[in-house]
Amino acid sequence: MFGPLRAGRLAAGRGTVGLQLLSRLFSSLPIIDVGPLVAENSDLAERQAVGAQLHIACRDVGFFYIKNHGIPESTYGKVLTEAQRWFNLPENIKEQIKITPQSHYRGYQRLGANVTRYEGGFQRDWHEGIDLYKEEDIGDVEAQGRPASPIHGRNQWPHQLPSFEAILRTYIESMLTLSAKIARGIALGLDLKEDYFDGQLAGDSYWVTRVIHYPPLSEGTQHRGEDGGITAEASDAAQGAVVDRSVQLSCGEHTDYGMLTMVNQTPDMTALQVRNAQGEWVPAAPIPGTFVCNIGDMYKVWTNGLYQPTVHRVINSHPSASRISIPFFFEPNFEATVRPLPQFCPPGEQPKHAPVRYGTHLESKVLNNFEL
Ligand SMILES: N=C(N)NCCCC[C@H](N)C(=O)O
Ligand SMILES: O=C(O)CCC(=O)C(=O)O
Ligand SMILES: [Fe+2]
Repeated sequence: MFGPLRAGRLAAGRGTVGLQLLSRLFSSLPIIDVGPLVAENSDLAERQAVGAQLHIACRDVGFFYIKNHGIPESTYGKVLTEAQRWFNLPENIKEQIKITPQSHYRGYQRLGANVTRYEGGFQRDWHEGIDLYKEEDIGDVEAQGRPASPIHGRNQWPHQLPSFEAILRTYIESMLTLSAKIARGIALGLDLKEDYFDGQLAGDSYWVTRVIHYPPLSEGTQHRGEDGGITAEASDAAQGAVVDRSVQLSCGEHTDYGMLTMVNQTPDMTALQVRNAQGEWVPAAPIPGTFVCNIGDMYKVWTNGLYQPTVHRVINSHPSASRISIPFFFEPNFEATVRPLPQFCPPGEQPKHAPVRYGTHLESKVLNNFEL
């Protein structure tokens, strides 16, 4: 069943740019039951069937919901509640763990500190957050003969709320295990060995968790006069297809840097939007019991452009309610070299993307993300 048919299926999206655009004219995001990827005792054929759905979603949309992921509400719900409690603390308390170069870009970013850059434009985001990464001691990195990065180090955990760290660690551990299983499904969908991304590529994922609080965008207007008088009307205009880069959004349009992002968000608020090939913004409304997932820049390189990381942004247009989202970013190993796989490169043609060391790609983003 997975012989020539599969080869044909993979090749299908590889044609002209026009064909690719046609296939990315989605108006909703697929929902994928990942139960067989999570279960201990599923058959390879069942996992391949999920892989086939992941393949279509990654090729044609770049975003999808996962259901039957096995993470209990007690894990993903509790972390949202704790985050809201922590963000309610006074600013001077939150600043105790603020991001600096000395903190290895880990910790608290105040409202407006994050500048999202994309294709030469930039956007000051209207959110505050806590950035947590895989932890490594610089001494250990150097002992392994690897170059120390400005990002390497330990996290600043939100210690002012003593219960928060354990809840976050449980969440991170669950999401890391889950995302590695989804990545195995994506490998199957690409006709690769199931464990293709384990080991040197992503077996020691340089994961990131960002705990984000988006106050209503309208509350930002009082601050906006200072940097150029951005109005609520302008913010409404931003809902259209043409993006005015001077307009302030909750999070500016961008693609994610790594492999797979899984978003845990406040229920009943629609704020995340995904751009299709026509430039329309498709809402990624929360669906109870699911995570919104999207692929990042690295699958674009591996598949030589067959998979594209989809542009997205966040607008909290609610008049008074805060939104929390806690994306978990499953990334390659810091030292992984990501290069187009030969089966995605037509013979005799130059690959579309040069090899990239993931850590270098991450550094180039993170070191330019903040006005500290
Ligand atoms: N490590 C990863 N994948 N991080 C992705 C975050 C991208 C969003 C961010 N607002 C930005 O400034 O681009
Ligand atoms: O808050 C969200 O729903 C998504 C945030 C996001 O796109 C990001 O942090 O990369
Ligand atoms: Fe994102």
